[in-house]
Amino acid sequence: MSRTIHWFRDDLRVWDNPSLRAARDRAKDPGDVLGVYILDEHSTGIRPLGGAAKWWLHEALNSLREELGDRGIPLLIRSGDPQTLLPALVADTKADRVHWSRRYGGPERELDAGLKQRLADQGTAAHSFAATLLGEPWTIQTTTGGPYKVFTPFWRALSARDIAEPQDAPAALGDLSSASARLTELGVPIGDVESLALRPTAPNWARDWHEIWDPTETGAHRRLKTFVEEEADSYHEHGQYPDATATSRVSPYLRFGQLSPQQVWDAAGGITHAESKTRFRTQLGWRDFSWHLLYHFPELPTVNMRAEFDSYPWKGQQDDPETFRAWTAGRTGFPLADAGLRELWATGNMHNRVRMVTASLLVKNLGIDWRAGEAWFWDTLVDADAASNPVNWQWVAGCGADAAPYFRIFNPERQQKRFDPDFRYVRTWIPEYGTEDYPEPLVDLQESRQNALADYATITGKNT
Ligand SMILES: Cc1cc2nc3c(=O)[nH]c(=O)nc-3n(C[C@H](O)[C@H](O)[C@H](O)COP(=O)(O)OP(=O)(O)OC[C@H]3O[C@@H](n4cnc5c(N)ncnc54)[C@H](O)[C@@H]3O)c2cc1C
Repeated sequence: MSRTIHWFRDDLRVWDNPSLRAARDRAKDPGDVLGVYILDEHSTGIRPLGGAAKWWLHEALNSLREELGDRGIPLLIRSGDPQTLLPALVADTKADRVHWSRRYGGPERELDAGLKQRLADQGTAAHSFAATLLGEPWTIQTTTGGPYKVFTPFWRALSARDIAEPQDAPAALGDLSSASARLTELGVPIGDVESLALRPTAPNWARDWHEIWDPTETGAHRRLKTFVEEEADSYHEHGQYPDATATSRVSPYLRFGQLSPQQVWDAAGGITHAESKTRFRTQLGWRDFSWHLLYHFPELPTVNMRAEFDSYPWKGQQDDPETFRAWTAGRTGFPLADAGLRELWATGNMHNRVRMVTASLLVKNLGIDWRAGEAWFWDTLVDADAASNPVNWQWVAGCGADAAPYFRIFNPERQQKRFDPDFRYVRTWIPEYGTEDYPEPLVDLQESRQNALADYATITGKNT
């Protein structure tokens, strides 16, 4: 008898999941493959999910359970410490193998390595697979053998490779009831998603999100197909406009692994407009680059990548709580940024252009530490991702991986004129815009810009 447990983490899919496929390939009877998801909120260094991501996870797990069920594979749900829960589950189910898709954050890698050892000590083999990036971080190196710190050469190296073709979902392994019956015989409870208490309750700000999102694996495929067939050709032209539906909105599916980057890359092959295809695939490259950076600089979610920024005089959110609150509520008096922050609260999403503008406003004009904004995004974005979020915040703050030789400060008014010239996006999210109910700007843009440049000069000795 062989029985494999596939431990799902950030790979909540049945299609193009090499680890799950490998588990299925060695199975003969119903119950020979078991899926398990463990909600881990307490392991040292592993960041508990934010509220919006939890909402997504609830839906994604229910969808995964159905997809697996159709293939005769039960999904067990647990909450707690994987280091004790997984070995116990192996013993209870008499499994002889554990599979998982590799993770790349520092604490996650440490936990997985420890667990592999622990399982080996009890006589169970653990096998890990590549499933969440186009290229694993240690396989992409500069000519001198180190990590890349600049995107363009990183992307040149990665995109020159052959990208693996996506795999099909595993064939069904009998019916689910037979597999479930075997678990009952063993006295192993299945557990339910509801018990994880992932959905917001007080208040339930995600009440209407089903109208905006379909967080299922089928929904992921549908979104990608619609984008490629109906929207992507204008990506090169309209992708920067927050009011246009010209970007893919696949980021939360990638975040939770309901799509693999290989599937997205492969589908992008169907984009007929050459420049749109290249630009879209390049954006996908930024996701891999973020993980490459996190792998090589595991402290970057909290530590400035450029050490000279340690003495930049940012305020903490507690030093100026009213300003920070006004920013989170979309009441700064800068309409493009305010519209974005309100969209974020209402939908769990914000367009990339507006993410850059809101982040720049917070760290450069309002003078608040990037880590406060990063934490707010972490809690409110459905695609909040342990690498992309801090990497992008550091990029905007100026302390991260940015090839630009100057201190970039977005002007929110100019950005609005350029990317929302008819105020369509602004009016969608700020009904009171243009009335006296809309607040005056919190700061003078020119003065705050000069202050930021002066602060920058004190830490670097440069004037721009
Ligand atoms: C301050 C800030 C915080 C961000 N936080 C996150 C985050 O937590 N999670 C996240 O997935 N993205 C984050 N991004 C990147 C980007 O805004 C989103 O990936 C993008 O808006 C998602 O929309 P889309 O799927 O329509 O993108 P598309 O334009 O269709 O791009 C396709 C895919 O490429 C990837 N991608 C695109 N731009 C970036 C980028 N700059 N960095 C990394 N990957 C990228 C995403 O996976 C995206 O789904 C952040 C950007 C900024 C400026």
